[in-house]
Amino acid sequence: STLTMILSIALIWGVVVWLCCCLWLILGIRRRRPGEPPVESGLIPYLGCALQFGANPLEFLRSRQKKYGHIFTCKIAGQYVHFLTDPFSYHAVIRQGRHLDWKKFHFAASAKAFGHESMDPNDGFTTENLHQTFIKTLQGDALQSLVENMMENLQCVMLQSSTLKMNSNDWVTDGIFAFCYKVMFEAGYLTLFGKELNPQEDKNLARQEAQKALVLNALENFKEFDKIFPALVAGLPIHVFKSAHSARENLAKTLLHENLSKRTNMSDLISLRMILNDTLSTFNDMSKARTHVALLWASQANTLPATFWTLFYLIRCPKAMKAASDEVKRILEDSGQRASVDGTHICLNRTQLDNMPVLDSIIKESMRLSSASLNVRIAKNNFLLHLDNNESYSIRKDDVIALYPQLLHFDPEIYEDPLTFKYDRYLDENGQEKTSFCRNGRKLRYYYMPFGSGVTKCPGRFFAVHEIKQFLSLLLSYFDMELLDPNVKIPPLDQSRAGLGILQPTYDVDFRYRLKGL
Ligand code: HEM
Repeated sequence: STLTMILSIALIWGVVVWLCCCLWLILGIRRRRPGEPPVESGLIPYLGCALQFGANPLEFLRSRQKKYGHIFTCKIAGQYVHFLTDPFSYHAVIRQGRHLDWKKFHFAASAKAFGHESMDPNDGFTTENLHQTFIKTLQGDALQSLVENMMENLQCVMLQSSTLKMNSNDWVTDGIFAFCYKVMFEAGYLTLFGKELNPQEDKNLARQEAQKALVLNALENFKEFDKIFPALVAGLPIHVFKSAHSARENLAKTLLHENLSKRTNMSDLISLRMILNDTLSTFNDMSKARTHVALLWASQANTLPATFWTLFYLIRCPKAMKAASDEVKRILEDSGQRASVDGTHICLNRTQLDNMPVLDSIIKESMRLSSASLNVRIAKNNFLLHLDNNESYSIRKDDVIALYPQLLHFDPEIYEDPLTFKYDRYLDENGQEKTSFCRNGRKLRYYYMPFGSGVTKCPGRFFAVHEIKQFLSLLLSYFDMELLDPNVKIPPLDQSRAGLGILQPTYDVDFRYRLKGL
C-alpha cells in the first residue's frame, strides 16, 4: 500500500507538472493581433526560435522571408523580435527616432559584458554623454592625430627585428590571421592607450621588449575574453567562464587610471574618457578601468578579423594585388616618398588615404563578405511602422525591431555572384567609388552596412578604414607576400559570432613574406 501511495503521489505530481507545462506553453505563446506581423513562437518554451536562428541566421531568415514576406516576428530567448527584411523599408527603422530606443540595449549589453556600472545617465552613475565623447574624439580634427600615430606605430611594429626575426631577406612563414592580430592589435593598442616609452628616443632594447611583451600579453587576454563574448551577450554570467573572467580583469588592471597616467601620447578618446570618468561618474577605480576594456574591445574586435579578410582576399587575387600596389605606388610617388629600411618612415595623411579608391573597394568587398551584424532597436511605445510598400504594422512597446544586413550583402539581385570576391565591385567606370546599387531597377539608399546604421552607426568607422588602408599600404610597400598554397580554399565564417559584427574564419591560412630589396 506504501507503493500505491508513492505511485499515486508520483502520478499527481506528473499531472501537475504536465499542466504547468501546458499553461506555460499557452500563456507563453503570444497571439497575433490584427495589424501585427506574422508570429513564429517556436516549439521550445522561452527559447522559441533561438536555436534555429543561432545555428544559421542567414538561412533561417531567408526561409522565413520566403514564407512570410517583408516583416515577421520571431520569439528569441523570451523576446519578440520583428525582423524587417526589405531594404527599401530600412529607413523606417533607421530614421524612426521618436518611437525607437537604441540606448537601452547598448548600455545593458556593455555593462553585462564588461562589468562596469551602467553608463546610461538615466541610471545615475554618470552624466557623461558617451555618444558625444565618441564623435568628438574619433572624428573630425581628432582623426588626424589618431591616423598619424597609427602610421608610426604600425611601422615600428612591422619593422621591428623581433617581429621580423630576420636581418636578411629570407621568407618568413606565418598565419595571416595570427600576423594581422599581432600587428594590428599592438599598433592599435599603442595608438589608443599611448606608450610607456618612446622607441625613437629610448633605444634600450630590453625596455622595448618589455613593452612589447605587455601588449602581447594583453592580446592573449583579449582573445581569451573575446572567445566567450557571444555567450555574455546571450545573457550567461561571466563567472561561468573562469579563465575569460580573469582575462577581462587582467586587462582592466593594466588600464587602471594609475597605470594609464604614466603613459605618453595617449589618444584624445582615452584621455577625455579618463577625465569624464573622474569628474562626471561615481564609478570606482576598477569600474573606470572596465569602461576602457569596453573601448579596447570595440576598437579591436571587428577591426582584427576585417584586416584578416582584407589581406586574405588581396593576396589571393593577383588582379587586386596589382591594382592595389599600383595605387600605393602612385600615392607615394605623388608625395615624393619612398619606402626604405634606413629608419625614415612613410607618412600618409588623411587626404592621401581618402584618395585610394582601389584599397577602399577591396576593404568594402572583404567586409561585405564577412560582416554579420544585427542592428537592433527597442519600441518605446505602441506604434505603427510604415513600410515602403505602404503597408503598416502594429508594434508593441518593448518589442525589438532588427535588421540583419547580411541579407542585403548576400542578395544576388543587388550583388551579382554574391559569394565571389570582386575587388572592383565598389569602383565605377571612372575608377572612383561606386555608390549606385539597385534592386529591381530601383536605386538603394542602404546597400552596405557593416558599420551599422543611423544613430548607432560605428563612430570609429573612419579610423577603422584608415588603419586597414595604412596596414595594407605598408605591407605592399615593404614586403613581398604570397600564399603558401595559391589555391587555398576560403575558410568558412565562424557563425557562432553571427550578429556581433565581422566574423572570424574557422581556421587560419598560411602565407609568407619577406622584406623587399629596397
Ligand atoms: C572594421 C572595423 C569596425 C567595424 C565593422 C565596426 C562596427 C561597429 C558597429 C556595427 C557598431 C554598432 C553596434 C550596434 O549598432 O549595436 C559599432 C559601435 C562602436 N564602435 Fe565600431 N567598428 C569597427 C571599428 C571600430 C574602431 C576602430 C573603433 C574605435 C577606435 C570603434 C568604436 C566603436 C564604438 C565606441 C562603438 C559604440 C558606439 C555607441 O554605442 O555609441 N569601432 N562598431
